[in-house]
Amino acid sequence: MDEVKDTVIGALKANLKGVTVLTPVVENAWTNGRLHFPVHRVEIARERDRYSIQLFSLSKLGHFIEVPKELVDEEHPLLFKPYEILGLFELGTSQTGYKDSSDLFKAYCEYGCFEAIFDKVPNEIREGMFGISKEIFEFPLETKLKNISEKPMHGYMGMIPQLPLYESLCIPDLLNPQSLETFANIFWPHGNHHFRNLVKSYSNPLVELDEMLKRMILENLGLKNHIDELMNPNYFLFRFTHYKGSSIISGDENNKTAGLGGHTDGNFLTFISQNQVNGLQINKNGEWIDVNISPNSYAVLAGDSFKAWTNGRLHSPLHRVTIAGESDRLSIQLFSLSKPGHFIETPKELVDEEHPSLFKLYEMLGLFEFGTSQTGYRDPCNLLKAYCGV
Ligand SMILES: O=C(O)CCC(=O)C(=O)O
Ligand SMILES: [Fe+2]
Repeated sequence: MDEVKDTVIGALKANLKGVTVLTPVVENAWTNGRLHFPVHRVEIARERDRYSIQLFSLSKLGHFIEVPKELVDEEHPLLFKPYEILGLFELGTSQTGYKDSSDLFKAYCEYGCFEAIFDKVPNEIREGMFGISKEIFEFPLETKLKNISEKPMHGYMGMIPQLPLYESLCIPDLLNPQSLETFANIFWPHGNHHFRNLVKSYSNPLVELDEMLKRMILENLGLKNHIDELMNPNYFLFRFTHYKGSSIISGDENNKTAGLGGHTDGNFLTFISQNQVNGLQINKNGEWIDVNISPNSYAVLAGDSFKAWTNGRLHSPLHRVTIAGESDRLSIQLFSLSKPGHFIETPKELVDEEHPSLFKLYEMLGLFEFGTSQTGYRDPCNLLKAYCGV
């Protein structure tokens, strides 16, 4: 049974250093993950009873599900060990199988971060994204500087004396087609369909994952009825980030160079993927933990605004990037925010005598602005409290 537990889909695993892994989409084991079995549920919204009939095709008791060897090769390593369907059913109805979403929630409260194994973004799309990201950063600085915005954190960031390896470009308001077009035109003045399609194919499934996680978090807080408050003002920033590797930087553990200093994100959720060069670290109780993001996974971090909205229930982890070696690191971030002009306000259900209100009402862009100001810059680890702490 323990073996099944390790491999079964939908179950959560605490990986080595406490960062938890979530597989939100149930994969089909026999095809070695090629087919998807979607997570689904039934909601009853009317007074009328609902009857439904299901026909399930299974395999006989005692028969083991085993991936055909033709579906396993270097590019497709074996994902699931042989198991009996009844074993999987048993796990599904056990404590372990049932509590996955509350485990995920607990990890958000404690670590504020997961590694999400999520293969709804096909490998070739991810690879295409990193290919095009490399291309973009090879453009001359004067081209990249055209990615400007009057809003904080909405444009090019780089040429920062304290962070000489770091450079990042931003597509603001990702779901607005005009915004994607404007970004593409900086680099390809005659347009680039391939680029636009790549970005959409990469980000659409993550936008869905963002909603799924928010629903799950609200469910665990007993606040399902507040979902519109989170979803209606939804607004995304998309960043391509480049950390320059250098032969001067040795791979020695003690000689890592700051790629990006310690900070918390100001938004709700951040989805990070990388070319296979590690560097992201999460701080837990003063200790820096390496986050190794694999080719089909994303580090999903909770940001300060989720912490504020939940009146401190969720944790927004301090994180940084260190670079150790010659290889350039490319990472991609999808940040979920709320629209400019929308105020973050904790639902009253989360405030009581035991949980007094921790944060004043604020607008996310105000928090971003504060983060880029002199005062905010001096203490980037305590922005939320300094900006709107009660
Ligand atoms: O590059 C990364 O892995 C993380 C970047 C990051 O933390 C940020 O842009 O806020
Ligand atoms: Fe960050």
